[in-house]
Amino acid sequence: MNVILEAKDIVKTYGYEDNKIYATNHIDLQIEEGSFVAIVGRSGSGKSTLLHILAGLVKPTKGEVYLEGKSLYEMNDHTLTRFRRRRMGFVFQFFNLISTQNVLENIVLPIHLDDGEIDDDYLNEIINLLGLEEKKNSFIYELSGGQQQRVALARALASKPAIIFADEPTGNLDAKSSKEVVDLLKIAQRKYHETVILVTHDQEIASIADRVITIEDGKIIQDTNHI
Ligand SMILES: Nc1ncnc2c1ncn2[C@@H]1O[C@H](COP(=O)(O)OP(=O)(O)OP(=O)(O)O)[C@@H](O)[C@H]1O
Repeated sequence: MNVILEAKDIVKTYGYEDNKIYATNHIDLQIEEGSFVAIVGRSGSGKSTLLHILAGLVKPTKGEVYLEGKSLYEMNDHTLTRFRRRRMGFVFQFFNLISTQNVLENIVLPIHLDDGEIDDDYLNEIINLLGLEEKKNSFIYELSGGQQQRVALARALASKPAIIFADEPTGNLDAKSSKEVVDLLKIAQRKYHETVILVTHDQEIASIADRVITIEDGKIIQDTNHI
């Protein structure tokens, strides 16, 4: 299997001297293409910091991240933003959708921002897959939380990214919608050979991953394969 994402000696500190915190403390990590990886750990253990560093959103104090062999933090901001739009999809706890736009506009936004071409057949396929065909023209505020997260997932998939980063994507959903969203992430992995990295504090959600990485005090304390 190919390694799609590699993190080398990732350190992120906040504060100075006596107040210095190691949010990530010398983390090395390799993620295989097409795998579904859960990052788990207690509140404050460093999960979100690690995910944001892997996704090019927070620059580490030390270390480097390579996606498809390209070093994220050697890129300038403009290049990194474009690379992120093209090669990464994001699903966050608070959906991050634009409420004054309809479902379809939200889904294609990253492609528009990148002046990319829309593959209509593929777009319709994911809209159907995510059960959004009847909601295409609805505004975001007209949707339930579960539906909003399905829009976020459609948006993440629309640009056919190399990898999807999901940070507590079920944190704001009830049990039924949570299961739906996690099942859909799993389907995205299988059907489109997506690599998925999911941060969660919920062990049950983590149990559907192929690999579970446990973080404590900014360090990997366990790394278990489930396949
Ligand atoms: N912007 C920041 N400024 C200062 N400290 C921060 C910042 N972001 C995170 N931290 C600290 O870094 C540590 C790791 O935080 P992080 O949010 O990564 O943990 P987490 O495991 O994702 O927690 P949670 O499950 O509660 O979201 C914590 O001690 C946190 O207080």
